[in-house]
Amino acid sequence: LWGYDSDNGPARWHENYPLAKGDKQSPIEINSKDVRHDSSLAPWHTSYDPGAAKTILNNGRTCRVVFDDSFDRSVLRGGPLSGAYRLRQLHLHWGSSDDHGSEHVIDGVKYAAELHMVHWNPKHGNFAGALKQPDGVAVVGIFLKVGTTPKPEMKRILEEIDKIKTKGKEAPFQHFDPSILFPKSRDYWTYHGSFTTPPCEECITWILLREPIEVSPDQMAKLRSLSKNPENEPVMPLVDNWRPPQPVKGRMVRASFK
Ligand SMILES: NS(=O)(=O)c1ccc(O)c(NC(=O)NCCCCO)c1
Ligand SMILES: [Zn+2]
Repeated sequence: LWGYDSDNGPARWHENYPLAKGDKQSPIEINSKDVRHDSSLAPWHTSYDPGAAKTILNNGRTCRVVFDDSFDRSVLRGGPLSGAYRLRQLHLHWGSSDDHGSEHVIDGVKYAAELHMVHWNPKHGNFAGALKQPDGVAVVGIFLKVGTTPKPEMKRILEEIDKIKTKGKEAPFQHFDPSILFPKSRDYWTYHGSFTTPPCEECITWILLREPIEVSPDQMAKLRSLSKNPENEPVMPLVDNWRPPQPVKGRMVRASFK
């Protein structure tokens, strides 16, 4: 099945997932010169219930935290969105070294990792229904850079890594409010795009935070210690699970800031 290796990676996804060659694909490279400041863009807000966090898992392609999205319990509002979008899961993409790993690239800068908080629009009934709508899903993207003053909140996710070392491992992950991961600034870019993994549906309003958060070198090492394989198979480091930037095809990228 699809993955990030040469025989099943991003360049070949379109063979089984035709949407991958669409004209609203993600990620993209953001060039500040092509971005348009939109003063009508509202600030975005979240109200997350820490009790909605359920489990953390290694699905062989990423490390994912899953939340209870059976009602409007943890929601994202505002920004380019209309209505409240329910938080469903968060996951990360990262590289084999600190100089790359993010999916979106900002003025040529690749970050060490990129965290995605995935929300869906309940007006479409359920997540599967939301995938078929242009306003179905909203993902908040946060860039991670390696530094010396790591965010203590990242610790919580990375402490659990030891319990989900191999593919298929899942552990309880409760009492966690992901809004503690947000940087100080609420500045963001927004554009319309897709899932960065197959089937690559073009149903995502991307909200990318301008200010990266810091993680420590050993926190990155911990992330890279995850294995793509199940426990009874050879360790295959789960790294470089990022899709490269896709053609912008004339799309407008708006900034909430000047
Ligand atoms: N990167 S994204 O556009 O924010 C994104 C948001 C929500 C998703 O569900 C996926 N896809 C996903 O998690 N696939 C990996 C394992 C699937 C099990 O085989 C990607
Ligand atoms: Zn993602």
